[in-house]
Amino acid sequence: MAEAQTNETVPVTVLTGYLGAGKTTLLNRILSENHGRKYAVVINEFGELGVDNDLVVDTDEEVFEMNNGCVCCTVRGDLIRILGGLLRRRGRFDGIIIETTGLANPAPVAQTFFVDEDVKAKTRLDAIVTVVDAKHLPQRLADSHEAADQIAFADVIVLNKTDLVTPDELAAVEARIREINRFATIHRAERGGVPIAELLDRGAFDLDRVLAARPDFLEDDSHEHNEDVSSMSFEVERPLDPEKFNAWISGLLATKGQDLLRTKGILAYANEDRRFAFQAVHMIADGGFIGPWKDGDPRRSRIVFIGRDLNRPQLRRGFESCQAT
Ligand SMILES: Nc1nc2c(ncn2[C@@H]2O[C@H](COP(=O)(O)OP(=O)(O)OP(=O)(O)O)[C@@H](O)[C@H]2O)c(=O)[nH]1
Repeated sequence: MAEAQTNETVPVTVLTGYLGAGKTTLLNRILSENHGRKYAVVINEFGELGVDNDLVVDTDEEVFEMNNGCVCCTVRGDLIRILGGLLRRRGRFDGIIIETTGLANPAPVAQTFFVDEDVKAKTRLDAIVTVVDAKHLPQRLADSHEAADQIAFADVIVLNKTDLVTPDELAAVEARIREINRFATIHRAERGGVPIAELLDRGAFDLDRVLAARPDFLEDDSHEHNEDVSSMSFEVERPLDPEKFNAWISGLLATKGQDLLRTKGILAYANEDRRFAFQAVHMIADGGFIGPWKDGDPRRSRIVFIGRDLNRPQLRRGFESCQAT
């Protein structure tokens, strides 16, 4: 039995979608749901200071983080190394999920499963699942090619955040998606609420179809990133005053929200034992307490901004001014 299991290839799901589309929300759903299967998770984060690890629910799943770079280019070697390590322990999980950064082009990630001999022999790319933000997609298609690439390569599309748009807007967004990708299955969703069976173990990735559309898929690994998007992160030592933080961040999002594609923070509030997770996509923000600080982890507040025309000294000063006196 164990022998039979180890001879099988491990299914890999690549979870992609633009910054803030809802990938981590969907991943948390997958990890929390009682489906009786176990997944190893690889997270690739765009930003200097990792916060995504804090935002992924605590499970006994194995979570690996790859920071500082995009999985589709600089850290591909890391991905191959992590996969190699996982595959040596392949009896311990039923599948692997890779969450890419919001700026990743899924094509080079998918290539990894066909060009690296070891990875190719032991895994099978099950599906590229792309999460789309129904509200912000029209803006994204206008200003960044990554969003279109992610849709073009998807086998399964989760059309997320349906609560933020009208039925007419939703129909229009779905029609735009269909213009880019005729084949993918589209699931409309709120907070990633799609039955897990529709996402994992689909056997949906079809190399022949990809090669028909992109004959150079296995050779070409050149791609460009939106150079004007950058990431800045800040950390402060003293606990934050929640009122000061709220006043500062609300003002910032109101004035700079157009340029702030994504904001994420893990915050240490004064007189509070739990971590506060703050998140925003443009002006739409939410937040809440997540579990307590882990033993040995320094109680420092961290915030990451991803966007255009970020003013480092101004952001640093603003964040520092939120510390409690
Ligand atoms: N209103 C609404 N908000 C949502 C929905 N899904 C996710 N969100 C919120 O959108 C924000 C981004 O969600 P994430 O799941 O972190 O998005 P992500 O794609 O992992 O983000 P990055 O990894 O930073 O690219 C969070 O504040 C979520 O709570 C939804 O269906 N409706």
